[in-house]
Amino acid sequence: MAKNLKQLTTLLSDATILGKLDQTIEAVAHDSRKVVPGTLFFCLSGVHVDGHDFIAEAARRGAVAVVVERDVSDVVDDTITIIKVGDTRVAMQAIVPCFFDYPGHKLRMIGVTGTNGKTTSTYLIRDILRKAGHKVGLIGTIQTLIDDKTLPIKNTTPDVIELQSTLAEMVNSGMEYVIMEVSSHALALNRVAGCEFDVGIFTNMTQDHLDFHQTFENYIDAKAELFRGLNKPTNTKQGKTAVVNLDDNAGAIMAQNAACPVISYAVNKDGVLTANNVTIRETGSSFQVKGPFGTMELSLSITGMFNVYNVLAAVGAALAEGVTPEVIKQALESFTSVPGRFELVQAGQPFTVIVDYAHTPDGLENVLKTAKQFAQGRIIVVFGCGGDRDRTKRPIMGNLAVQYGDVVLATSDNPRSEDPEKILADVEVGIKEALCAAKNGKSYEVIPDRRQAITQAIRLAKAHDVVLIAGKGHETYQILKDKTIDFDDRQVAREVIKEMSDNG
Ligand SMILES: CC(=O)N[C@H]1[C@@H](OP(=O)(O)OP(=O)(O)OC[C@H]2O[C@@H](n3ccc(=O)[nH]c3=O)[C@H](O)[C@@H]2O)O[C@H](CO)[C@@H](O)[C@@H]1O[C@H](C)C(=O)N[C@@H](C)C(=O)N[C@H](CCC(=O)O)C(=O)O
Ligand SMILES: Nc1ncnc2c1ncn2[C@@H]1O[C@H](COP(=O)(O)OP(=O)(O)OP(=O)(O)O)[C@@H](O)[C@H]1O
Ligand SMILES: N[C@H](CCC[C@H](N)C(=O)O)C(=O)O
Ligand SMILES: [Mg+2]
Repeated sequence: MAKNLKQLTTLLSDATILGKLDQTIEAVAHDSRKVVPGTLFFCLSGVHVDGHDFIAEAARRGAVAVVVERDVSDVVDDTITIIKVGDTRVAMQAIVPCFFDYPGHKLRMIGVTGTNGKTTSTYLIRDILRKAGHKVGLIGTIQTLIDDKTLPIKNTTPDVIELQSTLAEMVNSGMEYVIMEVSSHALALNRVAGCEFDVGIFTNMTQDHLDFHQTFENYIDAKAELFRGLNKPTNTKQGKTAVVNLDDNAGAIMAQNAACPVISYAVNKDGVLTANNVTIRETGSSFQVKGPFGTMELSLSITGMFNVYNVLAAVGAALAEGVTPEVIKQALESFTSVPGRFELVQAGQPFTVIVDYAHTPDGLENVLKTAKQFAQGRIIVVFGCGGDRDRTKRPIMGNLAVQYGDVVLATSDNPRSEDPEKILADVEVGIKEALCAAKNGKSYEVIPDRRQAITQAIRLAKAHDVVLIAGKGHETYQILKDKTIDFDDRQVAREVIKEMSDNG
């Protein structure tokens, strides 16, 4: 991937250069801790720290050139080339895809955006495309997959350097497709610079991330960027499709932003794809999908009305890419589950335990509604809200837990830098409000320690009850102020059930 620095700087329109240009760049980095000899280091001013403060460290590790927004000649000696620009993020977004030889132009790229359902839809599409014989990569919340090889991931959508290097690895490994979650943060911060999406999917739009976007309008507009990108004059590939959920009000906005063919889907309205005769069970669902191909009868291992929408999105993407309805049906019917999404914990107990990643009001409401559809006993909900994230969703989630649950156990979910008790106080506002409006027989407890909360839920559960442990899904950690500890809801639930049955 080595490139000549002079060639890379031709991509910048506003650069002032001090130092040698005719040299080879072996690597790119914006994190000084990742600098190796021959690196071009981008100094980004961040939310927490300013990358310009790490120039000396980058130089010590072997950076040969730095891209900066301010004068740093007093910090570096004249062996390091200084490239001064107006905005280092914009410079990084221009240079990095070129450094990696534009891998996003060599893969067919399917991007999924929306508040909920991104991870689930990407997994469904991956299985369909693989069944159709394609080599597929995936990037999202749980992990990166290159065929069957897994790589760890920090963000749902990685920053431009990690993303472009991963895409380049996918190209080198012979992948034809990448299916990726495109978060609103990634769109707003243009982490997807250099990606050319061929299919853009919109799942839904409900409250989340207002800490970052400030207003719902900004949040919608960030998501719409994925669809605007489908018809850029600079695009290099043919055949773009937008797949949008018309039951969501923002679906029409996404479709308007995409000047390309649209495959709409809906359950409550007319769409190119619709679902009918839906039956929801604890361990699966069945329904018909109607589309231009006729009717497809599906009997699936995944459940919940929300998953009917995820399936419609996946069918839309697969049709856009020319997969036959027969292959789509086969793949969907052999699809088992996504880790931590409505995952049943079965350890011999006489009640149902579900671990789910619902961490937004809409996600929590959907999963509770689904549990209510088949629960024969009470619903016991264990949930919390993340620290350093949208605070306004906390009382709403507290309220919903009481509306749909019988016993509510509010607990911690990655408090991060915040005081767990304060987060829970925000949640409790909504719990109390809903309790006032509720009939009777509902109760709640605030138990900050998540293991204790899960233990209490399992202690209270009787035969036929449903225990829903929401918020962390596949996560195997709890992020506290000063450290991250191992924590897996599924494992903890299994351990507690075993302890209780061992103790009679
Ligand atoms: C708001 C946001 O997206 N922040 C991201 C941003 O952080 P930042 O601007 O605060 O960076 P910073 O930590 O202040 O550091 C500034 C610069 O100094 C550099 N640095 C820092 C330390 C050092 O020793 N040396 C050094 O060079 C950093 O590499 C960086 O270039 O840049 C960092 C590096 O790329 C990201 O890790 C960080 O994401 C944080 C971890 C995050 O949690 N983001 C969440 C909110 C997020 O993006 N979530 C979405 C949402 C998914 C969904 O839909 O639910 C996602 O896509 O994951
Ligand atoms: N289509 C959907 N509509 C509403 N809720 C959904 C939908 N699909 C899944 N959910 C709920 O949201 C949770 C998260 O689902 P999933 O991981 O697929 O979403 P995501 O968009 O990838 O989330 P994240 O923003 O964290 O990456 C699930 O555990 C489920 O409770
Ligand atoms: N992608 C989401 C995940 C939230 C998961 C929940 N467990 C939390 O930590 O709030 C976010 O970063 O907001
Ligand atoms: Mg996800």
